[in-house]
Amino acid sequence: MTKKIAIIGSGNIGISLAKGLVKADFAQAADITLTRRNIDNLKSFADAGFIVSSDNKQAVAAADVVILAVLPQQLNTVLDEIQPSINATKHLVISVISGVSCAAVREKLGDDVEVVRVMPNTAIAIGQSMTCMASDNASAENIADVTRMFETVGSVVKINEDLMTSATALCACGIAFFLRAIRAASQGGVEIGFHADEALKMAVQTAKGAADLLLLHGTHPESEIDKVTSPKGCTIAGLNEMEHNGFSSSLIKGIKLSALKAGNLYTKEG
Ligand SMILES: NC(=O)C1=CN([C@@H]2O[C@H](COP(=O)(O)OP(=O)(O)OC[C@H]3O[C@@H](n4cnc5c(N)ncnc54)[C@H](O)[C@@H]3O)[C@@H](O)[C@H]2O)C=CC1
Ligand SMILES: O=C(O)[C@@H]1CCC=N1
Repeated sequence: MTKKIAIIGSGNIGISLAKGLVKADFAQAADITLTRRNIDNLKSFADAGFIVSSDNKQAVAAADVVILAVLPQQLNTVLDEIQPSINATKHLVISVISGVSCAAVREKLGDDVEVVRVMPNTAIAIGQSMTCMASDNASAENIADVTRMFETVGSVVKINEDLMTSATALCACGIAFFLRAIRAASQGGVEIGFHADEALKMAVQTAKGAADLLLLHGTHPESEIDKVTSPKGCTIAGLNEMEHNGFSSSLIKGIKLSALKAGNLYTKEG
């Protein structure tokens, strides 16, 4: 039997996940209930065959897998609301919420509820997520199921739960960091003679090529950089100028600050 999925809080990441699961043929739209407070914003998804609802309790009651995808500051209200509808023997709870431990979710939903914490990124909508995953009480079978679910929409790495906020910074926030780098490159391209649209296309494909070189060759970035930097050449001149202006340093500092912030997004008190 196909498992029924309820995505509680269908905003950016909830929607991206729903789209990715259907695109990857992991689930049919009709097996996924999307909830949010104002369902007018989900009309196109209702038209595409998803069940849309503003009733979290009903969505949970009808589901086998409950995916929590509200903001950390919205979580306590949602957990209090759905707790009476949660059945530990039936439901598997998956939380994508930053900075909230499996234990904190169980504190509200019940000690015997299996909780898996996952941290995908928005590339999940196109099957290209880097998803990190941790649990302190899920069965091997449920861990395998969740791994399979997220492997249909990208790569999955299992990590210790105490590294989850670091994974949030590197992978979930990381999408924005790399996108900003691409935008900056395209702006440089405009300054040196290209129209904005062609500069963006060139920057995007160049970034994709760089990522694919590492993925396909399995090499270290510096070894690929060595192949580009001709002695006394223009690449090393540009690269060193960027480093003098703090390129690597600013990325590292940004990732560290995001990780710190990711750990402080939630309080039990709400
Ligand atoms: N956006 C991203 O790239 C990623 C976000 N996350 C985590 O996912 C969670 C959601 O983030 P976003 O999607 O960016 O936020 P968002 O604000 O786009 O989505 C949250 C959704 O929850 C809905 N909502 C709020 N209260 C609700 C309630 N009581 N019942 C039902 N729906 C309710 C809101 O209407 C909204 O659509 C956060 O906890 C975030 O830390 C995790 C990985 C990546
Ligand atoms: O910015 C945020 O808080 C969320 C968590 C990871 C990505 N977006």
